[in-house]
Amino acid sequence: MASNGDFSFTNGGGSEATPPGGQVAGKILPKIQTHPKRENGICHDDSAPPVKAQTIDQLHSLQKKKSAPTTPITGAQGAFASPTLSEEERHKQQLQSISASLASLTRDSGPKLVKGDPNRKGSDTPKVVHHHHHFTPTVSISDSALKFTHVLYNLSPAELYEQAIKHEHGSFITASGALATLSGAKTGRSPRDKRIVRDETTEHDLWWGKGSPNIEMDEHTFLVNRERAVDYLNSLDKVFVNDQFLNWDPEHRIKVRIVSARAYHSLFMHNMCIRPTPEELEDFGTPDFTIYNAGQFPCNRFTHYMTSSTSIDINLARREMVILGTQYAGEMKKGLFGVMHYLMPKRGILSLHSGCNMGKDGDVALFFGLSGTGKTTLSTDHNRFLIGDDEHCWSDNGVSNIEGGCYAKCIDLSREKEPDIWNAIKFGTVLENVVFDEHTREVDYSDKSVTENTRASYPIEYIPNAKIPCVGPQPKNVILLACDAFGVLPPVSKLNLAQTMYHFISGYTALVAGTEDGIKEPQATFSACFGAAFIMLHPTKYAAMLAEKMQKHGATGWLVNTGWSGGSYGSGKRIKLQYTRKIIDAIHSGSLLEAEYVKTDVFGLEIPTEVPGVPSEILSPVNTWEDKELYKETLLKLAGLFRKNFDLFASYKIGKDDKLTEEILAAGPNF
Ligand SMILES: Nc1ncnc2c1ncn2[C@@H]1O[C@H](COP(=O)(O)OP(=O)(O)OP(=O)(O)O)[C@@H](O)[C@H]1O
Ligand SMILES: O=C([O-])CC(=O)C(=O)O
Ligand SMILES: [Ca+2]
Ligand SMILES: [Mn+2]
Repeated sequence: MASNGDFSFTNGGGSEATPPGGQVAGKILPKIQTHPKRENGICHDDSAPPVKAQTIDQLHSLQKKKSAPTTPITGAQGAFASPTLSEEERHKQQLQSISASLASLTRDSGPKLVKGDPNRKGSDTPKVVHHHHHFTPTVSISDSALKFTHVLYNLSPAELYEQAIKHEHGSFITASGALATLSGAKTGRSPRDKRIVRDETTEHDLWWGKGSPNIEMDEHTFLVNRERAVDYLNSLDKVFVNDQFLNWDPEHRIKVRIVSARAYHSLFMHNMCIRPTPEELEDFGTPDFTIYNAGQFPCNRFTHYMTSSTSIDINLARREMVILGTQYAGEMKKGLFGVMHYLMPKRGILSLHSGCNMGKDGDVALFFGLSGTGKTTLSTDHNRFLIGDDEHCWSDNGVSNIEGGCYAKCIDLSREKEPDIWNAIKFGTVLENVVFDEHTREVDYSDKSVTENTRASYPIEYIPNAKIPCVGPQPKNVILLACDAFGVLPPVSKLNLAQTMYHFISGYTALVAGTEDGIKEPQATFSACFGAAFIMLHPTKYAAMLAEKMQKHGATGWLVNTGWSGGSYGSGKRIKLQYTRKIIDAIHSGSLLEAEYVKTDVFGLEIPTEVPGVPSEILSPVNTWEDKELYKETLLKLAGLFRKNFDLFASYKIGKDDKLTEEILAAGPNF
């Protein structure tokens, strides 16, 4: 028996055992031929030539090749571009620009920036850039000025995946390749914590007071929060910086810089903003607008105006936005949208909370609607070109998407009903707050454990028939979507211009409040221009522009109820997506214009008697209600809510047209 000391794997346990091809006690055994020479002369040698590396580190260095040079050698223009600039010099200038963004406004120096990943040794020789104001400080240098902050600049999705998975809890790759993340305690926007600096300019330009989304703050408080965010970001080992564009209309493109602390935020904005080409990036220069996203860090409630630990602050004069106390990525997207709602109308361009697509013959449709009413679902249409799903500009050139990506709701997403969105959820897509199987990583889209507002953010080219560049000619149809949980609005009605304006200014939808069990009363929401949370000017300013453009280009308005039929929430049912799609098809094709119409009581809406593919009996809501009394009561209740809401706007003139203003006031419900 072998003792522990001379244990061996041989069956006999003794030294007489002979390993194959081995040598025992001086006796030489014949060598075993592993690759006998075949008769046909072919020798199957599977040994590859050896790698050209002496060490593991060298081997690893072979794996990655340097990205192609990103500076055009000639013909370049702009702040950074110069044919004589060395690559090193260009990098330095880029870092200097970022350093200026991240500089404290109170200290004379800092931060010290290094490009690259703090966790990656070797490869990058640190290029340190130190921000100096006007003089070099001699005393009062702070610890923050001594430390390094690494800048991860415009990383690729693959690099951001690695950062997220290595360093951010709750980041996983799903079975289809998307990056599943958690947005933290906040899983939706915080409109009550969004503030705009009120100064001499914005005091006059912006809409303040009752009904306005613009909650004021002063310049000083903004700077306090900005400093808090900048200090937080500079205290980290690394920050992510995205330099990107907004608006596909080249004449009105805006350069944005997003500084954030999470790979999730960087990938989200990579997807949502327009991605610059390497050449465009070299020419980037100074951004037109900068976001400081310090969402992991709360605001200080001792600071003036702060009513919670969340604060989203916009300073139009400084062209900056600060985020504290919320990691919900939609804040960045919609914060920039707010900025566009200020900048674009100043140039005579209408900014719109709408989806947009185009038919094969170039007919463009806009889809307005509040959150969850169907902008993304209905603009993503396999038979049409997608221009964008959420934010657009309408100018004399036509329409242009503001963004470079889509942000789809994914609660109850199904492959059958929304195949294009389903297939877009792949490598590169950010999946927020979804629940998945811990082993297979298959996502359960019906699971609301984290939130009902689960979302997918993907680049627009993930939709197969996206129209790139995302621009189109003048719109032909303006479709107003309302998800009417009261179930009294018709599935579709044709609107005249005054009615279109009335419903645009009202911005109605009714969703069901709360996600707890038990039947809840529908909750009417009125949000001017279908996006009161994002507009900056008085709603009548946008309305006047819309009326002018619709008139000029002969666009037709439609009201489509994507909500309930056959009763309110609880007794009725949501209109089948399949039917809504048929209705939308009939609008696009122009056939619905030719239909026969009847006018409804109270709202005075023109409803078609027939739509191909839709049961005719559902076209008039009263037909679908068993209890006709209850229908009438509910209809009047909703009409009352419309009237009460419109009081806010009753004393305003829409543009220069007195007649249109009167018509709009008369276009509301009559009862
Ligand atoms: N008849 C219907 N028409 C449209 N959408 C429907 C219908 N029935 C159910 N839905 C569902 O309603 C949701 C519509 O959400 P969608 O993402 O299109 O909203 P949105 O208007 O783009 O909102 P947001 O501005 O928040 O992105 C989808 O989940 C869709 O599947
Ligand atoms: O901004 C968001 O969080 C989602 C969205 O599109 C909206 O609410 O309109
Ligand atoms: Ca959407
Ligand atoms: Mn939206």
